[in-house]
Amino acid sequence: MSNRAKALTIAGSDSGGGAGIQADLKTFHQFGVYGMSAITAITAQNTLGVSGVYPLPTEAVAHQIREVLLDLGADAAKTGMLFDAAIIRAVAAELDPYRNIKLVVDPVMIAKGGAKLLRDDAIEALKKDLLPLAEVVTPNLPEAEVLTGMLIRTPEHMREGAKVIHALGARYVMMKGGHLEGDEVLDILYDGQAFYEIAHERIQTRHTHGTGCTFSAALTAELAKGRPLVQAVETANRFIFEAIRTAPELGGGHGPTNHWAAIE
Ligand SMILES: Nc1ncnc2c1ncn2[C@@H]1O[C@H](COP(=O)(O)OP(=O)(O)OP(=O)(O)O)[C@@H](O)[C@H]1O
Ligand SMILES: Cc1ncc(COP(=O)(O)O)c(N)n1
Repeated sequence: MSNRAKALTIAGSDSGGGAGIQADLKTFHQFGVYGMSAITAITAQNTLGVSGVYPLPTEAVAHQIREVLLDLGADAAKTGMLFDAAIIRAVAAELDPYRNIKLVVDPVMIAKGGAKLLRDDAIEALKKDLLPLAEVVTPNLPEAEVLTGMLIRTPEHMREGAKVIHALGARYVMMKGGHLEGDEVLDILYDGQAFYEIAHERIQTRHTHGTGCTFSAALTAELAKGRPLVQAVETANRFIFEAIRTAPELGGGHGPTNHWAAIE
């Protein structure tokens, strides 16, 4: 047990279990990684949408991270829903001394149904305080638009946007193309010099709740195990494809993906 990889998720709780902390911990477990959590907010939600957001006090978030890292430590960490600027600054301050922990920043902003999971005035803190600490940032297209102020709707836009986001300080930018138009999904990884692209068919389904969380948790788990970044992205990509393809079809809206999906 002592050499099992460990990962920490700093995110919101999704009562429906498809996204947020719940998706992250289930995914860590599926990857054989010991999972730990710091909860930023409690949401009341199901597959039909988010109906309540109850943020925790900033100090409660900082305190959870501090206790975990002082004692258990982590090989990798990820952030999801952070809700406001004060929480972002506190998370950055707690993680700052631990530069050896590989950090995945999933810049969660808006839930599928439109509920705000990050306040507008927190974008600057995300860019200034958190992205410089990130090994990799994983925006979807709407999030990339907010981070860059650019219109990002095509693969060419994605490459241009990745350059702008890279300049904010993350070592790698993983642009997720789930929101692209058309039958193909294209994800683009940028390391500041070269683009690495993964294309695959689009699965026709409404069960895509938590795809971003589950993908970034899989990536975090692979980084915790010490995998090189490109390899970790490839494995996480295959996992989310399989998780969407075999979604358990729960609830009356956007159901969760299959967190028991096969790896590889
Ligand atoms: N319909 C789909 N078919 C195949 N792969 C998909 C589909 N939708 C998303 N993906 C994959 O899932 C991952 C997450 O992409 P997406 O752009 O949906 O993230 P997201 O918008 O942050 O997720 P969320 O919907 O949870 O907010 C990407 O690797 C993407 O390629
Ligand atoms: C607590 C929490 N974190 C993240 C998401 C985003 O997931 P999605 O965009 O799939 O709704 C969510 N709905 N809830």
